[in-house]
Amino acid sequence: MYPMMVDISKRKVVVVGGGKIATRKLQELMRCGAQPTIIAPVVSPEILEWAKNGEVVLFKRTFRSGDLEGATFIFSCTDDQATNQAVRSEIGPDQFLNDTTDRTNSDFINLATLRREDYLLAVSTFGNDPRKAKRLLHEIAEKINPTQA
Ligand SMILES: C[C@@]1(CC(=O)O)c2cc3[nH]c(cc4nc(cc5[nH]c(cc(n2)[C@H]1CCC(=O)O)[C@@](C)(CC(=O)O)[C@@H]5CCC(=O)O)C(CC(=O)O)=C4CCC(=O)O)c(CCC(=O)O)c3CC(=O)O
Ligand SMILES: NC(=O)C1=CN([C@@H]2O[C@H](COP(=O)(O)OP(=O)(O)OC[C@H]3O[C@@H](n4cnc5c(N)ncnc54)[C@H](O)[C@@H]3O)[C@@H](O)[C@H]2O)C=CC1
Repeated sequence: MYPMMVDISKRKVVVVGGGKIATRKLQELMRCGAQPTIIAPVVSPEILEWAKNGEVVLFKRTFRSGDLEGATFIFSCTDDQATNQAVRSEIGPDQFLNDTTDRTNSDFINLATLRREDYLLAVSTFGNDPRKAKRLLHEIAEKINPTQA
């Protein structure tokens, strides 16, 4: 896996699913300048609010073939394995999938991150242990700045 910082602001980002994990991914995506499209029949109150404010585009229905057209980055965050597989099968050669339920199904995975004004800390366990990644991150932050961590 190759780590990088990516400008997602000019790319189409599609998030399939609208629950807890989708909401967490969306928070970070929006902070990084994305205007994501969300496809899910049931969504969190946060997503509803963002849709009302025009910060995201919401299709309140199940995933359909064709939904990934024009997207560069796709986050599959449903609790339904069949849907996550259907999303995988629609991914074209120029598209990148993060299947949040199965890293072996993913083209990229996220790192545990902590943002400061002038730097960003990030830790990966190569997908093996997300909780350990979060723990290591906070241990590092504590060493750098014990009052802020
Ligand atoms: C591969 C990866 C793909 C990706 O999501 O990109 C992935 C995958 C999976 N996570 C699972 C579980 C949990 N993940 C978290 C938390 C985080 N997970 C994150 C990243 C990643 N998670 C990527 C690899 C990162 C690395 O390399 O270390 C963080 C760091 C960043 C982020 O999510 O963006 C974020 C920190 C949040 C923060 O900072 O607050 C928690 C805790 C919590 O939710 O608080 C739990 C519950 C643990 C429990 O309950 O034991 C499961 C099992 C699902 C199941 O079977 O139920 C899978 C599936 C699998 O392992 O295949
Ligand atoms: N990557 C990560 O960090 C983590 C991943 N997970 C996994 O992520 C998955 C989602 O978890 P939560 O967000 O907590 O679930 P949730 O139950 O809160 O949300 C599930 C969402 O999927 C949507 N959905 C179901 N079928 C759909 C379809 N056909 N088309 C479009 N949307 C559909 C639902 O409407 C709902 O919005 C679970 O499989 C869980 O095991 C869990 C913890 C951490």
